[in-house]
Amino acid sequence: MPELRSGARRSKRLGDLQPPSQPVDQAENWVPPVQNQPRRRVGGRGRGRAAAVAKGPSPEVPNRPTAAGRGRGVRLIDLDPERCQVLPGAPPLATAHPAFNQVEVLANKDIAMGGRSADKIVGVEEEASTTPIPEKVQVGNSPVYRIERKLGKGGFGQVYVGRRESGGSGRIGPDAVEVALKFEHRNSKSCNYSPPYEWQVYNSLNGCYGIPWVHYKGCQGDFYILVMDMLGPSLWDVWNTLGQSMSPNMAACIAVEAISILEKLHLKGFVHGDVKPENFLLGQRGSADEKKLYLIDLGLASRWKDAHSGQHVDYDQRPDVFRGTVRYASVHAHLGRIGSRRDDLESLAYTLIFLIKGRLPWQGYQGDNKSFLVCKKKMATSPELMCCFCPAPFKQFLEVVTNMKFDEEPNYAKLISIFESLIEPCTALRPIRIDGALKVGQKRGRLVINLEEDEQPKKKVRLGSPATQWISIYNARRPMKQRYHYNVADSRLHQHVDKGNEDGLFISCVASAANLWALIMDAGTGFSSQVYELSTVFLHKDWIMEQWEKNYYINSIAGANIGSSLVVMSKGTPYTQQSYKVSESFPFKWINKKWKEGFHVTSMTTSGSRWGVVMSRNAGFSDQVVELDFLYPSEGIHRRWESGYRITSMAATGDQAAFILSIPKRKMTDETQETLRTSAFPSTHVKVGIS
Ligand SMILES: Nc1ncnc2c1ncn2[C@@H]1O[C@H](COP(=O)(O)OP(=O)(O)OP(=O)(O)O)[C@@H](O)[C@H]1O
Repeated sequence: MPELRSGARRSKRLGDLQPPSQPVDQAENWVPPVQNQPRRRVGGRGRGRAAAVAKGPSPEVPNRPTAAGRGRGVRLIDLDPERCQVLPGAPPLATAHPAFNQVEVLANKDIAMGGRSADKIVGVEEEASTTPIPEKVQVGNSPVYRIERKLGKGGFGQVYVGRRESGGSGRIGPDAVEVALKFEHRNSKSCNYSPPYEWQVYNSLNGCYGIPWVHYKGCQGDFYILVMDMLGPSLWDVWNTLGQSMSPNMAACIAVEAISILEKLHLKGFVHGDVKPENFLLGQRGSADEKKLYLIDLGLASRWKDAHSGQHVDYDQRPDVFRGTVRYASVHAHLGRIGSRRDDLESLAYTLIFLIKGRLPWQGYQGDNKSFLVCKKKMATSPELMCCFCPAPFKQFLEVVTNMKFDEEPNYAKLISIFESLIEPCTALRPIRIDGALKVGQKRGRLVINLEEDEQPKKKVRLGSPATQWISIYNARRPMKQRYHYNVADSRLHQHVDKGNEDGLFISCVASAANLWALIMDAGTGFSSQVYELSTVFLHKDWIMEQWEKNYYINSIAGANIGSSLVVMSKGTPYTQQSYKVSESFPFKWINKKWKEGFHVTSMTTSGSRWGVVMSRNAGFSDQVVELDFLYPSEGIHRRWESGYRITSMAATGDQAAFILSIPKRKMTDETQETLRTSAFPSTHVKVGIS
């Protein structure tokens, strides 16, 4: 079904884009000198400019055109304002083809028998680990503590036992005989000569259920020091002690108690951001709390709710930002989306499955693109496969939390009740205390099953299976003469273009699937002349440079899987400068850099796994964002639509689909846009849309 959105709001990042005086970048492709070309428009009936939306090819398209259709799938559509009630505008083309197939496992070191903990993306804290820890500590109004054995070390901090020099009573609290002291070097990335970020979070969360108490904090010598309740082993330690596995019964107790801890943390407006076995600690061995669960390490916590307005933070995606631990991170975290409550729950699901099975399907990847490969595998692994040998509630939990919306409020009681059947009714026999979970929906010491019978089944977003599709983007525009050709073989391309040109049409959009071409030609492009090249080289540099010299600018590109490409360049575009990049992965960093120089993405394509992105100055956009995903990013697109963005380019490899959404500089007259996903070129929809 098409998805419709309208309405526009102003962009927040307006004004971010400052073109510098010297934009030519040698590292990329040549950028022609700035030229202030007059904007010429071709007259005629259609004066709307066709939105240029590129396509993404697919390495294998199961819906191959039939022999009869191949090369003959030509449809001519002349849009006559007198006859047409519907205003279809340019139907640009796109295919997205996330085919999740085998992932080559490059190495299998991650799960060495000793049980190595998961890698966390943090800086290397050289100085912090070489500077000697003081022998005695006294910060704030704290008693004096003598430093004893090391309890643990993370990416930022080192944690030691501190024993009171004199006095003290009990095992926890401000007077405890022994405390845990977390040292962070003042040069550490999390400090940068000011108190660690984690301190701010503790200020808001101290006393929160399931979070260890911080009693004192202060600076001594080169270290920022937190004095907190000493806890016992982590779930990682317990898992190792139990022979690198854990009973589903114990994991279920952990599940319900962890959900209740996250609920309390979320209620305070925070998400943890790094849920994993290493960050869940039990109380001290031999103490009354030895079966009680705690969540530590608030260094990556962030607010999901604005402290002042109380509103949910805005959705955003920065594909170059990753925070967390690769093994347990949510797919949204991998993709650089702003953290929200669903992410903690997704990481908890991976934590639980890891504890039971002792392994997650994405362990073992190494190298620079480890995070990409892990994310791809997370998307491609079905809940059935991931939870085989786990009791059904774990799969159910995984399914619920991986299908949550960005700002959805988790139904914690319901999530807890999923595990009810696995919880030992006798309190004394439970391996983990579940006091918090019982309070969430208590009924005589049992977890209440709170399933609403009439609730609609939720649409599953993450299917874990391949999807091959055309994604077409339609803009509602004034009527204009337009025609499309699809399944066009190389040899037939010229005749269609020549015929179109004869009739006063120019190419506004090109795409490719199964090494055949699709093109939209229309009368409303505003171009004054056009050249194109079908080359066996992907984005043929010499030809493009030659045309740039003649003041043609790229307005549309398409790449075929076999490496050939179709580049269309025109005069009469609004562009004053252009640059393009070919890369093996989606070049977000480059795009981000060019945004700051005043360029915007104006066309995009792929060829196999290679991306080709064209950015232009004076593209008529005030702001631009990227939505990058392994599947069609429905939620992200809807959110951007609601904020006034419209899709202006798209492309996809066999793995990923990228959408560029922009806010036009000129006020939009509530331009409606819809996307359509079909398994083959949507010729029927196009016809229905215009008749
Ligand atoms: N209160 C505590 N009681 C006992 N041990 C603790 C306590 N806090 C932390 N630890 C131990 O110290 C280790 C490091 O602590 P923490 O995770 O807070 O540091 P970090 O540098 O922020 O770690 P990360 O790299 O995960 O961010 C923990 O894994 C745990 O083993």
